[in-house]
Amino acid sequence: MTTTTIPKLTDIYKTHPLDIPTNKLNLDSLQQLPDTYDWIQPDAFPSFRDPNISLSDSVPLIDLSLPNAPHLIGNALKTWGVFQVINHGVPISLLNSMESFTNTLFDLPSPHKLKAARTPDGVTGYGLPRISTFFPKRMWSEGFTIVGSPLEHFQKLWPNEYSKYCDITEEYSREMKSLCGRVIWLALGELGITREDVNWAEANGDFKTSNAVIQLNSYPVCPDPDRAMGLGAHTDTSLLTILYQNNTRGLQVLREGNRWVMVEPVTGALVVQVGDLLHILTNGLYPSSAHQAVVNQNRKRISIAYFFGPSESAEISPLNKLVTPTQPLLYPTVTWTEYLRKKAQLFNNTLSSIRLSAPLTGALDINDHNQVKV
Ligand SMILES: C=C1C[C@]23C[C@@]1(O)CC[C@H]2[C@@]12CCC[C@@](C)(C(=O)O1)[C@H]2[C@@H]3C(=O)O
Ligand SMILES: O=C(O)CCC(=O)C(=O)O
Ligand SMILES: [Fe+2]
Repeated sequence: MTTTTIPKLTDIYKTHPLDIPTNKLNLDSLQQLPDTYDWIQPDAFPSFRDPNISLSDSVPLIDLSLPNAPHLIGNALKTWGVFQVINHGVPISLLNSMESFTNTLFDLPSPHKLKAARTPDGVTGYGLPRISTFFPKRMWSEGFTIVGSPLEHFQKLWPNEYSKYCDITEEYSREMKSLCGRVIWLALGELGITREDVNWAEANGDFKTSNAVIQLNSYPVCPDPDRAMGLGAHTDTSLLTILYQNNTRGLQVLREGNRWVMVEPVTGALVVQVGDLLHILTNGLYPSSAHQAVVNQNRKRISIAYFFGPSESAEISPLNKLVTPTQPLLYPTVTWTEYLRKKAQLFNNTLSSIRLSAPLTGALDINDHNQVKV
């Protein structure tokens, strides 16, 4: 009998190490923008320096406690792939604790943060954004990635106080997981999908064996924000991403492939974004939205992304009910780890590289606009 080993989420980059060293990552001390940070926007995306950044459009803001919230979610995901949510049930005090702990982490002196540096072939720990290798210039940000328990890294950062930070992270993960489950079922329900249609979501649809990654992002004050980029344009690989941003603007989403729309911070709101796996699962009906994060001269910005995905063994393919004569099968079956590995090579071209046929309906496949010209 042959046994196939399913790769773990934490092993995905063993074959694709990140070859940019983290040890020079100290943006706080820079008074002038070094040439290595003078951002070149990929041809496939509109300029981020454009003063005409769309002011007329705004990302939908949905009150989850309203009876028509499911309908609003369905519409927002079809047309934008992203929305902001309020009355989501996650305690505001927990969001505040998570924000303050994230600030505490990034405020540590650089050599101290490097004690928990991510290894070149690893996923967790402190370092540059993984996508750095796909851009010719560096991004004005630093990050910390958590998969499962952060205990080992937190013990290195805070030998005496690690347990309180582990507790906050654990509670945050629990709340985010439950919100993701709630939003996914509402979103799928709007497409006529029931729990029985999604066999890998477990018998009662509670995603017991799901996986998640928490990404803490910090964008220090930048001496020349019109020339620098915090996090380059990308889509997330998750099913769903829930993002908390502090009260500082920076997140922009790509609208109709031709303009950036700022996601204005709203106190207590969370940003919900479709990831590539939900795009595949819904056969392109809910598009994963390209986004980027810009920086500013006066305020330090932080964001906390919770990437929600299936278990390592779950096979994700377009749901049968969403494959019709007018919307033929667009994608093959993938697992999250297979897809992440592909993305580590092909980045923004991953989704189009696996696509089986062109979409026939008017459904917006935003990744057509996202393709990086190579
Ligand atoms: C599971 C993951 C999603 C992510 C890559 C990663 O392996 C761990 C970090 C995630 C992150 C955070 C910053 C932006 C992003 C594109 C990146 O470079 O690392 C995402 C990745 C993703 O969604 O593909
Ligand atoms: O900082 C932000 O607003 C965006 C972060 C993000 O896109 C990510 O972590 O994937
Ligand atoms: Fe993202």
